[in-house]
Amino acid sequence: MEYSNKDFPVLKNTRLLDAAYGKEVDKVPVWVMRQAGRYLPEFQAVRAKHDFFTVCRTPELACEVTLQPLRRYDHLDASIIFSDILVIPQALGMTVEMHPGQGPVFPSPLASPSEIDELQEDGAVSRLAYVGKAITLTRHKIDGKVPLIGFTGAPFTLMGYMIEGGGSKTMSKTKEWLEKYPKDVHRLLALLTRVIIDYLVMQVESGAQLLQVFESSADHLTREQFADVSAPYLKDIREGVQKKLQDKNLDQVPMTVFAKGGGHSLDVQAKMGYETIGLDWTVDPIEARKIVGEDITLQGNLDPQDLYKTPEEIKSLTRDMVQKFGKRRYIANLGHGITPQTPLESMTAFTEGVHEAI
Ligand SMILES: Cc1c2[nH]c(c1CCC(=O)O)Cc1[nH]c(c(CCC(=O)O)c1C)Cc1[nH]c(c(CCC(=O)O)c1C)Cc1[nH]c(c(C)c1CCC(=O)O)C2
Repeated sequence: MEYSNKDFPVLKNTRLLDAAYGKEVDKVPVWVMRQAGRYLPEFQAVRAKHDFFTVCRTPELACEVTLQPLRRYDHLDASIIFSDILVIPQALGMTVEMHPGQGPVFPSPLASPSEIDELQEDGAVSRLAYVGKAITLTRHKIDGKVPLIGFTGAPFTLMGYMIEGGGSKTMSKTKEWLEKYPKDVHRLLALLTRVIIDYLVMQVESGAQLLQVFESSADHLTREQFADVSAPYLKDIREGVQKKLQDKNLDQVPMTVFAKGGGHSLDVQAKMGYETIGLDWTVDPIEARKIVGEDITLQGNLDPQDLYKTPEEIKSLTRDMVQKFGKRRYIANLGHGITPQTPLESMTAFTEGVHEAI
């Protein structure tokens, strides 16, 4: 299949995009969430010199860390631009810091619904221009070796961080908002959706070849809550991006939704218009395929903890996984991000294991 290479080096490895569109592939494509991350010594070296968000905001540094896993691992079939989902709250005027060992911290989270009015929606996407610059630079530097994935956090996940002020085991404040202020919750989710759509379109204009939407906090939601505060906005994002790309005469790109813990709503996810649905490791590949049907690509879903096993065990688990998903409409990945202590050779075993399977 031909993909748009306008203004960029020609894409040589089309496995990821082929799989996303349901075309035949010679080998199952593989990439890993957080593949540019702390398990890599070369990433740690960059982080020792630069603050996390400085890396995100400096196109040369973001490009460098995006390319690091590709240099080390020959079997990777995709790259994902180095950034974070929390750059959106920053662009809306909130302060977000990355505290080593603790994760993201908002010194002043949203304390009440009236503070929604203080968010600076106007100009938010232009304040994210640095992400576009990083994407364009990286797309050139990759030189068509593999496609470049762009991404965003989904509205509910971003709202959760903005209310909790960081990661939360319970999401107690967010859940209080859902009960006490349903109208304001939907107002905020709609605001985030508008920004996300324009942000993703900007990423495509800049050179992103596939887009992934991370609904990482879906594990806090019941099926009913998912249908209320997540699914409608995820669907609006898919439709909004498609429409705006069309209006701007830009080529369409495939999109992936990854709702961690959203395995209870795969039937709902299958109706949202995404080419690919990402699965965490709690979902059985065969059951998932039955629910979503034949016309959607599945992505996932090895437990990141399995990468602490021996290379032989990793290869065997990977082979089992690939056999369950099958070669058609499948992109191999972990069921969530790779963790910081993962041995370097585990990535070799996993990515090689995928290409050797079937
Ligand atoms: C929830 C979320 C965040 N960020 C992201 C999500 C969604 C995916 C998921 O569910 O994991 C997305 C993200 N964050 C990062 C990427 C880069 C691209 C990639 O290689 O996948 C991506 C796609 C870099 C990062 N984002 C972060 C790091 C580590 C921080 C560091 O380098 O000090 C990296 C490489 C920090 C981060 N950023 C965030 C958290 C909760 C943390 C701390 C947790 C942790 O430490 O792993 C918010």
